[in-house]
Amino acid sequence: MARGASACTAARDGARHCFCAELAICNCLHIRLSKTIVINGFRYGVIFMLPSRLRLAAALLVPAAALLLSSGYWWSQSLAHQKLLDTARQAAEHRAIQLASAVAQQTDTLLQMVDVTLQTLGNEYVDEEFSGFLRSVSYARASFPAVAEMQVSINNAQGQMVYSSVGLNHTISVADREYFRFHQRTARSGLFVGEPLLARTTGTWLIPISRPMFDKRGFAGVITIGIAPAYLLQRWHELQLLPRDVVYVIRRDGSYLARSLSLSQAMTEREPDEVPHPGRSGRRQGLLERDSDFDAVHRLIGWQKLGTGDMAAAVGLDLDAVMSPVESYITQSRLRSVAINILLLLICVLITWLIMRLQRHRAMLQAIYDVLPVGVVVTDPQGHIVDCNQMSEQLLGLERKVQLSSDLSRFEGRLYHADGSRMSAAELPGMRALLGGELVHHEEVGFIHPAQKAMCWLSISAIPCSDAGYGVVIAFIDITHSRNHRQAVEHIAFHDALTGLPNRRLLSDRLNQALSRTARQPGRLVVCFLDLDGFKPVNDKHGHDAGDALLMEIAKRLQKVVRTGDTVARLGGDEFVVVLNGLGSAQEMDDVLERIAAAVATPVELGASQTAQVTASIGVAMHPEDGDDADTLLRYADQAMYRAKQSGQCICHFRREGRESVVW
Ligand SMILES: Nc1nc2c(ncn2[C@@H]2O[C@H](COP(=O)(O)OP(=O)(O)OP(=O)(O)O)[C@@H](O)[C@H]2O)c(=O)[nH]1
Repeated sequence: MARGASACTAARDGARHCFCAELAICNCLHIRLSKTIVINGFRYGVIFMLPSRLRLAAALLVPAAALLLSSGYWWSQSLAHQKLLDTARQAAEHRAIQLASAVAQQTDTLLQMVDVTLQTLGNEYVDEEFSGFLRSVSYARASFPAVAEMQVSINNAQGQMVYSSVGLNHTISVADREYFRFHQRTARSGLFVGEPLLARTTGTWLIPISRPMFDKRGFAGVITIGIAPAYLLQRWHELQLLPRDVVYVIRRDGSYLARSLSLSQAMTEREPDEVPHPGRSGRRQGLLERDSDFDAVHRLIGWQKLGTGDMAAAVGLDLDAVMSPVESYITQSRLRSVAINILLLLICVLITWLIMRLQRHRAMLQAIYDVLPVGVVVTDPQGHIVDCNQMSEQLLGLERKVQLSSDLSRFEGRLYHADGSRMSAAELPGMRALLGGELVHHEEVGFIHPAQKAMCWLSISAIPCSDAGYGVVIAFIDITHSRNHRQAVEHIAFHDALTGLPNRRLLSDRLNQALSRTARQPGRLVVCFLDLDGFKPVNDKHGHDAGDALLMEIAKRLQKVVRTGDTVARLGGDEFVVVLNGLGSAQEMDDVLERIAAAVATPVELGASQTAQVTASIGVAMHPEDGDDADTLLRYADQAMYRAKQSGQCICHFRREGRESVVW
């Protein structure tokens, strides 16, 4: 715009001013176009070529794709989360069974050790000295830690206590105890692990592990080792369980031998038969999931039968504690996903908004592009036309598809410079901007319109835009009318309206040009000042129009009698000036002056068989003798003419004082 404005300021006359204002618009368009290309960054952006409904659909594709991606992401996330939960649960199941197997094995080992001790002590009690038996009991008790509260007792066939490692009391009978009745009624029974009971000797909870004794008469009583349940609990400490995980050993009838949590409650209660519990199952190993009756904790219970088959070791893992790290990870992951999705959504909304805004912007620019009375052509870096607007089709007389398959060299042979000389395609402003990086503003180029088959004049501006990946943007307007108008105005300003001859201003220019040429040309420059004699009577007698006709006829005659390079001008009224160039001799000059005088003196037909005759008084001044500038020569020629008219001579040469003659 600034460039356009400065161009306008530079223009000096009114006609040029209007013309430059038009070009300022053209220049402004250049800037906008180049910005559009850079900002949008879309080369032939297909999306912007679509109809508005399709453009909206295309813009909505972004959120639709985002929604699809988001759904896919959520789906894959939920699958991954489910897999995590499954894996965590499988790991918990595996661990519960493993731990249960370890506890079962540990308990089996303990029972085997107790069984061996029972058999040894039983045999020694029956077969050997009592003192040897007592030593063995001491030895056996020493092999258990204090927490086991290990005690040995022997009851005879009637259940009466006959020995106790913690104090003998003959009044104590175990005939009602489960383990005694089992051995009493089951011939040749083996090891028996009874329901924990409160020992009658110590008043503490003990697990009675017993074996029958036999003599020659048969059943001789029962030897029992009592182990405190706390001993089993101590051995389970190394299992590294969580606070609400539980370990227990349970019998087939649902009674607990030991339980790591709620022990005292477990000692007095048993699982009812209708509730699934590890002791009940016929299988050797398994899993259960249930809420505990003791503390209502939801647990996954892995269990394993002991070797005897009538007891099971179980490990219950707190499911909430096992799954909570995974669930917390999943919750965090979902929160992250929600945040990412919201961010994605916002980005999509922003992108969609930007696309739609760009579409509107582009549509508006496209409308301007097409509605402006300015032709626009865009080329690639090789000069191939890649875009053009509707006005360019009209101004260049080429359809869009034709232009898009052409390059700038297509216009070769149709171009002209402002002075009318031929212009090659390489000199075209667009080509210069493309090849030389030159900014061209408002250059007049003549163009032979292919459809109109006539010369039209274009004002072309070109701006290189390689930064945007293009070659050049060329904008042009039709200035044929304004150029013709300007030339007409110029003609009026420099020519006489009646005769078409140069006026005083143009005469002055021509005379100055001729003077500047005299140094390079041989011969003299002669200025002839003519004033008609007897012209007024023609006007008076025949009328003003007849006078005009006579003036025009004389103007024609004067042009005919001089050479092409000479100038014939009318200063006004009946005054003419003839500038003769390169006269080589006085004779030559006299010949021309005579021809001039004769041309004027020849009668002029004024129509209706009327004629008029005038003569001319001619004053002559010469360069370099009479002066070196136009004003001086004209003044002296005028003075000479005045003398001629006064003296009645036809021709009078200016004679400066002291100069007698001109030496040729
Ligand atoms: N028809 C016509 N007459 C003009 C034009 N311009 C000036 N005149 C007239 O030309 C006449 C010139 O007057 P003069 O110079 O006295 O004419 P003249 O009869 O030749 O007398 P001298 O020049 O003194 O010898 C005037 O009557 C003007 O009105 C013109 O464009 N057309």
